Amino acid sequence: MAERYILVTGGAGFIGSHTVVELLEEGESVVIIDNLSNAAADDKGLPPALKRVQDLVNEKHRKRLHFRKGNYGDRKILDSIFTEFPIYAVVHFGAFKAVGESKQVPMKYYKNNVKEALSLLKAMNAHGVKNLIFSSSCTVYAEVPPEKLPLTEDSPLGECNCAYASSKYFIENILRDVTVSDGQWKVMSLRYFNPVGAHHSGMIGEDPKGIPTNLMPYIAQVAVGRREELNVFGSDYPTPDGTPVRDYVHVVDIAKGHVAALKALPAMQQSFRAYNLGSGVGTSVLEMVQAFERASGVVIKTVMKDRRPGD
Ligand SMILES: O=c1ccn([C@@H]2O[C@H](COP(=O)(O)OP(=O)(O)O[C@H]3O[C@H](CO)[C@@H](O)[C@H](O)[C@H]3O)[C@@H](O)[C@H]2O)c(=O)[nH]1
Repeated sequence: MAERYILVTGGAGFIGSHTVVELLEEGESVVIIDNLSNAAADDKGLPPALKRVQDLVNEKHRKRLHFRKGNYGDRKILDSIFTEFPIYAVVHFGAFKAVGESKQVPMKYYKNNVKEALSLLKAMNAHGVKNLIFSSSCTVYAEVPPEKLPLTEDSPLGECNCAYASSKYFIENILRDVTVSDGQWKVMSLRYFNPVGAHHSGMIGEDPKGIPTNLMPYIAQVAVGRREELNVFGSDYPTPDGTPVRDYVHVVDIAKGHVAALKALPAMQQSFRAYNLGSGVGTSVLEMVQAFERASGVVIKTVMKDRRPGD
């Protein structure tokens, strides 16, 4: 294969870092652009996740990994990356992801997710790079009655309940329009359900800044004694044990999904396709806690609370 690079926005993040490892191991060359908004940098300005990715992959792979610090919508940085590297495709993870917060400050999400994505698309177009894998979310789906579950790619979209979800929905629509206007574009939108877990090496995983809002990192922090107990938000749902059910999917499976999507791009019939990335299996909060206890041998103290608004 002639040398080609994959530009990964948000490549120092949870799903991004796992995907970069899979891409490197598949023989791809990677440029990461990341503003490190959710990761501390060391004294050389490198995010810890990236250093661990470097440690994880062998010398040969390491040479094919490059990092540029900045916002993924920053046209100057993008122009310099597109000029310096023969970019074949962009895998776009970069986004703000504090779901609760997106109800309070929607404009922040439209600016940081939608506006920056537009800037990225314009830069791609200007440099003739028209292959894109987009990080979407199961939250783009409208709520459906239980008999219409599981959600498929044809399930109704929209009526999002927070600005984060709306931003994903808006960007999907923009992408669809772009592919309609120019058939050279090949875009895959991957709608993730609940990504959890960590790389089997134990070197990269999920370690968000501040108090985690997601279930798995919260359980993990209780396990290591960083938090006292897990609040279980709601035990009166119409589920077998009353706690909410989600489709949890391993982050390395999600990462491999991106590699598969990239491989499938050239032969795509349509210019735009969306795919769900889930396991198809529902698991309740208490089942997750029990599974974690079985696997780790650590008891997770739980406290039953009221339903979390918006769940
Ligand atoms: O301390 C906690 C945290 C979560 N939960 C419950 O655990 C389940 C999963 O919650 P969470 O991990 O926050 O996931 P979701 O609310 O399903 O959010 C998903 O959907 C969001 C929008 O796509 C993504 O940004 C998230 O990363 C993704 O996990 C929900 O029922 C929560 O009520 C608790 O009981 N206690």
